Amino acid sequence: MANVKCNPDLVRERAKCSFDVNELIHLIDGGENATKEKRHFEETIFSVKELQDAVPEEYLSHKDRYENAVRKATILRDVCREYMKKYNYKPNRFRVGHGVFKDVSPFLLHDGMFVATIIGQGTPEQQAEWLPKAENMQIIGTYAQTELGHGSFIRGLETRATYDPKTEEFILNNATLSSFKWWPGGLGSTVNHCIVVAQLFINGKSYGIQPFIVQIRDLNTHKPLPGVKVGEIGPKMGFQTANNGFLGFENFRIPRMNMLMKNAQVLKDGTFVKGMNEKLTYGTMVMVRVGIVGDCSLNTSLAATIAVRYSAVRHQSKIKAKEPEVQILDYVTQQHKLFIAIASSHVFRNVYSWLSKSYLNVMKDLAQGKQDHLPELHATACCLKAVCSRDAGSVVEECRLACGGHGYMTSSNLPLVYGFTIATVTYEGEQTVLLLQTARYLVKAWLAALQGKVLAPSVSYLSDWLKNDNVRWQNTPEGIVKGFQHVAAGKVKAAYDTIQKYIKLGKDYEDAWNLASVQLMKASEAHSRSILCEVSWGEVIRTSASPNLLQVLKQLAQLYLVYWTLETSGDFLVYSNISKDDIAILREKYEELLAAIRPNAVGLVDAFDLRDEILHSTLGSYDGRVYERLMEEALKSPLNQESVNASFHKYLKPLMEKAKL
Ligand SMILES: CCCCC/C=C\C/C=C\C/C=C\CCC(=O)SCCNC(=O)CCNC(=O)[C@H](O)C(C)(C)COP(=O)(O)OP(=O)(O)OC[C@H]1O[C@@H](n2cnc3c(N)ncnc32)[C@H](O)[C@@H]1OP(=O)(O)O
Ligand SMILES: Cc1cc2nc3c(=O)[nH]c(=O)nc-3n(C[C@H](O)[C@H](O)[C@H](O)COP(=O)(O)OP(=O)(O)OC[C@H]3O[C@@H](n4cnc5c(N)ncnc54)[C@H](O)[C@@H]3O)c2cc1C
Repeated sequence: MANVKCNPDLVRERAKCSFDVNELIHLIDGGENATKEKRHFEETIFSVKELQDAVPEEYLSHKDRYENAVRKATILRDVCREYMKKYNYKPNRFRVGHGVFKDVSPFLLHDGMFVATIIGQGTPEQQAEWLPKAENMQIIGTYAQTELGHGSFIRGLETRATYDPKTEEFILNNATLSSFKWWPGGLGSTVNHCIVVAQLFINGKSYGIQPFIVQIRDLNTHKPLPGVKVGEIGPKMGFQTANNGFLGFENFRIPRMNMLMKNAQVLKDGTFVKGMNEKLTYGTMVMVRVGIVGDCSLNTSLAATIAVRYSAVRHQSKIKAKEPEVQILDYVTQQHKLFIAIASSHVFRNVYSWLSKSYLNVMKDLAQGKQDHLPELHATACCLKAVCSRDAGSVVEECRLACGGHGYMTSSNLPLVYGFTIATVTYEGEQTVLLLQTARYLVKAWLAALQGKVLAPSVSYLSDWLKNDNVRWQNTPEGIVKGFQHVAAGKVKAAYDTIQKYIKLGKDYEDAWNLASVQLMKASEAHSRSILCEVSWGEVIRTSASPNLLQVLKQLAQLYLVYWTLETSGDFLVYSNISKDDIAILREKYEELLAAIRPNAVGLVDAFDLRDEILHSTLGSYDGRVYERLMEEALKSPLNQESVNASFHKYLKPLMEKAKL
């Protein structure tokens, strides 16, 4: 990229960067070798001509766009397969996927959830049967859980799997419209198999929801099998190429062994054998929630790169009347909008890495029959997924708005990035629903703290606070982290007390919970923020890097801490010993941090190492040829391929002529 002829503002920005951009790239990637491998892989993918679109896909019809996405998905699969064989390298398909599809792959659910569920929910025999076929794409699948009537409350799913011991089969039925599966990616026209999550019935008795692997289309003709009604749900706000679909069954039979039986089992005679913990059936969702935190980091870095580079190139208005128009990046308000995006991406990445380790540890424990840490993992993954996805959505939108009118152009790619980022707030567990799951855990932890029990590490601050809630405020990163814990503890206590108050007034527990649920949700958010602050600050101070880079990383991590303290200063005034003077000091600190980060802003986004082919943005390309690219892309509009459009003769001219009469 170094030889590209760049916009002079970007050249100047890069020259004043105080740290080694390559060092940060390697740190993010996990080492110099990892960067080399990543770049070689991406070079290979983006040099495949057939993966490049001649016409921007936004000009295609819904159907053509889908077909083009499937075409590219199959080529990408082949190229990746060859690459993996040749280099023994497991590539990050999600990252290049943004480049290849701009939106999302119709195979997203195959990779993200179908294969993962076979691994997580299948017995060794079931894995041996389906995993090789799924991994080499002999079968293509999705994860079909959500229905028209139920997404959040999965115990309420209506699809039925009734066991017939005579034939040793399950009979699948969707008797009501609300029971139709609705949303699964790839279901519309791509997949031939599904994990169907359905209510198990044996001898008229319900045994809760279980996962079944079901073939829904003929492997040769791709026609829906008899008894299967399947189709696509139509255009959405984003995810246009994900091919989300609907599905219903009528007396559709599948063999007994198609129930994934790693946890619970149905024996030949219809005996139901309970698993170690029925919530293990929800395992794929926990895994994907963890993954989404990592995805939030990538999505945020895409938007930050586009908006920061554009802000370095764009000049508008003046700070001083007699001086030239300034780069908009010099406006402190612009820095306020953008630097939190850079900082958030690093925070999400560090927290993702921490959460993934916890996830893997719990999986190891579960394999040995130990489930003590599962509730903590579930609670942590729920609130982090909810808060990171919501933050990522807000930050991406702020980056888009920070690009003014041009941020509204599809060719900036910011609307598309916003579309797939904001979807993460809803899918894999709607944010409020997940925050309330964490709140259940927090309330239990609070009760345990009141009883003097030892708490799990992520909530041990509740006991500390109970012992001493009168800690002197300190304007240091460690002091701020403590402050976030005080806010979280104070909110958990307040929510708990509110529940107790309603119970004393005669409400039953569930009604009291609902009445206190705004507070519970906020307590859960505060808990999540305290984890984000504690973990990210802890990761940064443990990072081994050159002094120059470490200084910048600390500035970003502090910016995140101070930004969120100021954003939620009302909470700090209520729940901690912060004073108005401390807030004034933090405001000053915030301004200092913005000024300190300013010279490194372009270097910092360069260090996300996102190729132009992944960014897909007229505003964010490495060379900063913003206006040239905007014009080049505009000229690709089909309306610009003719000097006079037929609508002139058909409608406009008659209209004008009528007006003359
Ligand atoms: C790998 C890289 C990935 C990168 C990421 C990028 C892309 C990802 C790829 C694909 C994603 C694309 C599209 C998304 C696809 C989907 O959206 S699939 C559908 C997802 N659906 C949901 O997430 C549904 C959300 N709802 C639920 O999870 C549950 O209904 C609920 C809200 C958790 C409630 O369940 P319920 O059975 O009613 O439980 P209840 O509230 O009664 O709680 C009972 C106890 O169970 C505990 N618990 C609940 N869930 C879990 C769990 N997963 N694990 C462990 N424990 C759990 C809960 O804490 C309660 O415990 P108590 O001790 O009783 O308090
Ligand atoms: C882009 C996209 C892709 C998806 N892909 C898939 C897929 O591949 N497979 C699949 O199975 N599903 C998929 N889904 C579905 C997704 O998982 C659900 O939409 C999601 O879990 C939310 O459920 P819901 O739509 O029923 O929302 P609802 O639960 O109806 O939410 C509506 C409102 O009700 C509130 N609410 C609901 N329950 C409670 C409660 N207990 N307490 C307080 N408030 C509550 C919510 O907070 C929200 O404000 C996808 C969705 C999207 C948007």
